[in-house]
Amino acid sequence: MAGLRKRYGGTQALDGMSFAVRSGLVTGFVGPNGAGKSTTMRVILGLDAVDEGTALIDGRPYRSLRHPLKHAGSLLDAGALHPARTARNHLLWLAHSQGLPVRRVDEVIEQVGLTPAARRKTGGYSLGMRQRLGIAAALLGDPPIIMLDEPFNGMDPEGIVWMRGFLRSLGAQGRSVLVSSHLMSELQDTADHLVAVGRGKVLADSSVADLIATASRNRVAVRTTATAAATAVLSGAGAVVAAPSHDTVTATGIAPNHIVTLLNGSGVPFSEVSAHRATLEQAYLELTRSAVEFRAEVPR
Ligand SMILES: Nc1ncnc2c1ncn2[C@@H]1O[C@H](COP(=O)(O)OP(=O)(O)OP(=O)(O)O)[C@@H](O)[C@H]1O
Repeated sequence: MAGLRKRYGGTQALDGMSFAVRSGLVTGFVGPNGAGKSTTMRVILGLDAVDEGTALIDGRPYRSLRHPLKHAGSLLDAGALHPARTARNHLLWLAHSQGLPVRRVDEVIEQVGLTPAARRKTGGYSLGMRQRLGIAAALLGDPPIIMLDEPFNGMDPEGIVWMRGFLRSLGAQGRSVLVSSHLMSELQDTADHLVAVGRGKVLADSSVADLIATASRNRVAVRTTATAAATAVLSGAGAVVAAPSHDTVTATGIAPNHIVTLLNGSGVPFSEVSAHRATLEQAYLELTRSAVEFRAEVPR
């Protein structure tokens, strides 16, 4: 999509949003509330009209596709279900409307682990089950492009682990997978690529490996019970020091062997000195730190 602009009354929801989703990768789509993630997905699916710009799927607007579910599957709102209809009937109806074979219905139900509940009415479903059903619907047409808006919402820890593996498998099958989320921890070890947005535009579009490597660069982690003393010694020697947890300090600007010498020389106990690997959350915060606008309160 390129140069998307969309205004709702006084709110500029999209302000030149441009990025491409690559095939064979899981792309995390992140940013604060109101940044424009859902609007972007709705625009791609032709559910919202833009004031300016173009959003194309396989080179064509979504609305002009004859069998759209064969090109792109999406989960935007897991609540949008008929409560008296069973999951299987919901999918049968959808498959029928798109000219898809009935066998796909049972295949996708199996894929998302809903087989035991498939003949129950969705009105009794938990949010996590609705998310699974929404994903089953997105997969019906076996599309190369999958877009999921906050699929981790309402998932229990087991569901989150399942979802991570499932998203990775969709990417490994060569599909383009775009997943919005608020929590970096959900995307850690799942997303290959990250598009970070704020106030309707892209702030960063980068591979997760690069982001983590940049955020980890030259940072050494010291495991110690004496974080305050270690902080004092290492900052005194000119390092930039942070204490990300109760038993760890990280230092930038001093080599690991020099850190060992300094701590030993000052009698500060420590159990480990190692190269620090930043979390995706740290990488994300670093990435967006320079974007001043991003940190400002976003009006809703
Ligand atoms: N239908 C609408 N009518 C009026 N304003 C809207 C509408 N949809 C979105 N907006 C506004 O557009 C901006 C972008 O909203 P959007 O839902 O796309 O953000 P988001 O990044 O998905 O947020 P969240 O993380 O909270 O889901 C917000 O300021 C929102 O209030």
